[in-house]
Amino acid sequence: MSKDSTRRAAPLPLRRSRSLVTRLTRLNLLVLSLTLLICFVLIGTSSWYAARDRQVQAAELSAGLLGNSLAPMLAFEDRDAALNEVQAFSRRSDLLELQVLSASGQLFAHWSSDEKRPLQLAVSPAVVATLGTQSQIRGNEFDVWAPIKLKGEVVGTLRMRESLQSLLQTVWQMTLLATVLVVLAIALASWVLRMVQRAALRPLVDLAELAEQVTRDQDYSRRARIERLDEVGRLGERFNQMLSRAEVWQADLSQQLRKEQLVGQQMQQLANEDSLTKLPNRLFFQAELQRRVAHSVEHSELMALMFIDLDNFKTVNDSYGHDAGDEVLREVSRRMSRALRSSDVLCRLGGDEFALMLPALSDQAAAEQLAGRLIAAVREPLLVDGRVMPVGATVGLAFCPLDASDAAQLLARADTAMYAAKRAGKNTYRRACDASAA
Ligand SMILES: Nc1nc2c(ncn2[C@@H]2O[C@H](COP(=O)(O)OP(=O)(O)OP(=O)(O)O)[C@@H](O)[C@H]2O)c(=O)[nH]1
Repeated sequence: MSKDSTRRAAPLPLRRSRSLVTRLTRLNLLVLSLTLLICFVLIGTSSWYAARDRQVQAAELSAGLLGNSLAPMLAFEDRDAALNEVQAFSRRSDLLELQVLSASGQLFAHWSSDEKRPLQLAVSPAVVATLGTQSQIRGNEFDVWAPIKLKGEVVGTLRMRESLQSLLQTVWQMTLLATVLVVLAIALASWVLRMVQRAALRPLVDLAELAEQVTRDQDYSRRARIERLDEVGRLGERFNQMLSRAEVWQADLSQQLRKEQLVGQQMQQLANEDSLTKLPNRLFFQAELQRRVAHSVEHSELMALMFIDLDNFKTVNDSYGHDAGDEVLREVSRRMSRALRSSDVLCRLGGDEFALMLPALSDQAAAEQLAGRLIAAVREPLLVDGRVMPVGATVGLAFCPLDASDAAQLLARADTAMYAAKRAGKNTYRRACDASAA
């Protein structure tokens, strides 16, 4: 495929998608939500582990203190006092079980929130005596093993089992609260992002709307408002330059069109005009006669057609020259035109022949009177170069729809009547009905 054809390939029809503001807001929100979610998970998890470790450390500390209290009781084998001490300690809310073992590993005192649960010895007292305080987390519980020492000598072992349930519950509550806060924050961020992006993208959105308006109205006089010379501002500037050029092209095109229309009108006028007398010519007459006859017949409106032929015109030409003949034709045209109504149409058919259409006549007499006036006007002394031209006019008169109801027939009737008038001695008129009767 050539480079040119690639450039001219028709663009694929585009689906109208969401606005840029909406898309950017959604993308930003997605990124923000993902970031918050990751932070949320990381902070939540680390908080959970930190809180759990703190509870274990606190339990280890408590176990040490309790061991110190229990040490003399173990040394003097005072079980009752040890049991009292253990029970007093068992008020700790998360405590599940307490075991006090003697140095030989025998159970010395015991307390459990669940008596049915069997005793477990995950770490042996010997190991505790050697390694010191030990702790072990198992699911939602943890064990603390602490040596009980008196004057530096191990006299027993304390095992403490605690629940992490309330800590877990607190963490869940915090998580729930944080979730609500995060959702609220995202909702607020969504609104703020929309506002900010709408403000930031407004010049671009305005530019897109302007492009649509220009395309729709073909109005290239509009211009984009440039507020800043950033990328969008520069785009607007280039767009304005394109609009300016398009405006000039449009003005040139309109001017060219007007010129061509004028030339067309002039050509049409020339095609329908007699260049000598400036009267409508035969071409125009033929079309106009058809139209007027049809109108007359359709509306039963009386119209007349006069066929006018100048008398002795050949003599004018022969005696005074062709130019004198032309001047006679012009002057005769002017005289006859002056006698007409604005709706009457006088045409020069060629040579010394004229045709006159008289629409919307009140009666036949009006046309006959006009014929008389036209003959008289032509007979008025007509001077060319100081010499009187011996010219006159003979008229044949036919009426539509009385004498004929189609254009060709009406013209033939008027022509026949004109020849009848010529035979009758010229400088007169004859009606078609009289001519046919003669
Ligand atoms: N000056 C001039 N003469 C023209 C023009 N067109 C035709 N003619 C001449 O007009 C004359 C018309 O001749 P006719 O109508 O036959 O002669 P006429 O003397 O008028 O005859 P009647 O009608 O019987 O009186 C001819 O000599 C043509 O050569 C034109 O444009 N200018």
